[in-house]
Amino acid sequence: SGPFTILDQSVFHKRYLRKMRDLGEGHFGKVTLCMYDPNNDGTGEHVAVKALKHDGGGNQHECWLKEIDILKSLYHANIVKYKGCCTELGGKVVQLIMEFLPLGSLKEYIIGCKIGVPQCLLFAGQICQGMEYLQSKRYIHRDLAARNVLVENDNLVKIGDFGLTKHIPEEKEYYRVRDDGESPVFWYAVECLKESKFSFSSDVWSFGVTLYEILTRCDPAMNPPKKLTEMLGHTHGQMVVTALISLLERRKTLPCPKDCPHEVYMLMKQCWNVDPDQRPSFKSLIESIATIRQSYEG
Ligand SMILES: COc1ccc(-c2cccc3nc(Nc4ccc(N5CCN(C)CC5)cc4)nn23)cc1
Repeated sequence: SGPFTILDQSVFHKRYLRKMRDLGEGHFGKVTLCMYDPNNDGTGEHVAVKALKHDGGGNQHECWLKEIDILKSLYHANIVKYKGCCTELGGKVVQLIMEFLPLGSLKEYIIGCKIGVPQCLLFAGQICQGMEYLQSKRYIHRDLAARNVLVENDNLVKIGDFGLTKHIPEEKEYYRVRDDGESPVFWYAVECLKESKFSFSSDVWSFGVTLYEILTRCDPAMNPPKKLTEMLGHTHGQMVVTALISLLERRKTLPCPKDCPHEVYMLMKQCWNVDPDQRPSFKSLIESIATIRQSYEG
């Protein structure tokens, strides 16, 4: 590159991308820890690289390119940073390059270390800030859960996966999807289960389940699928969704976690209101959580 070549920081060359280890798999994507090491001396930077798992044809490729465009357009302290792309075969294969968050998913982090209620509420508030920003751009996440939140450090979390994120056009209130493979039904609002109707309010429902995960410290014995399946009794297969709908409509929800302040459980219950319009906004959740946290810190 000559003296006048504008160095485009968002172009990553495959030859300098060194695979270190797998970080996890999403719906159609696989994320790997790589070192981007153009000097080839091990002094490069760690990056998280997401690629399409298997291009199963269909509209997967354009969905993948759409996911990349969405993350590229987001700039917020509580959303994982887009760094660039690595293209191969003339753009046929595109890999998404993101900042690497060393402490991994909130789910793993919380199981590992017993954090107190104030830190739980700090993380919950940050997730709401990221979601409020996402909604300001008219995106619905559709897969908000502790597994998709990443930890930068003891005081900072970011939303880290946008595999199911969709844009809601101005004139529309919700997004209707054909049911795709493994849907996270135990994080889904009742209208998502009944009519596949996703909206800003259904993301609030999923936040309520994520808040429950945080306050249970992601204890496997208390996790939403396990707890809700227990409440369903001995229902199996497709009947699960039908039974889950009637459970949620009878306002049978996840129980209050141990040492969870009553007012925090009340917030979860509001997020799980059967009527989407009765659920709080992320804006009001940010204020409520901050108030509770301040009362906790005295
Ligand atoms: C659904 O799976 C993922 C996996 C990684 C990511 C992702 C995206 C964008 C940035 C980013 N940084 C990290 N960091 C990270 C660090 C450690 C681990 N480990 C997972 C396996 N554990 C045994 C050790 C920690 C996972 C992810 N993950 N990550 C998103 C979704």
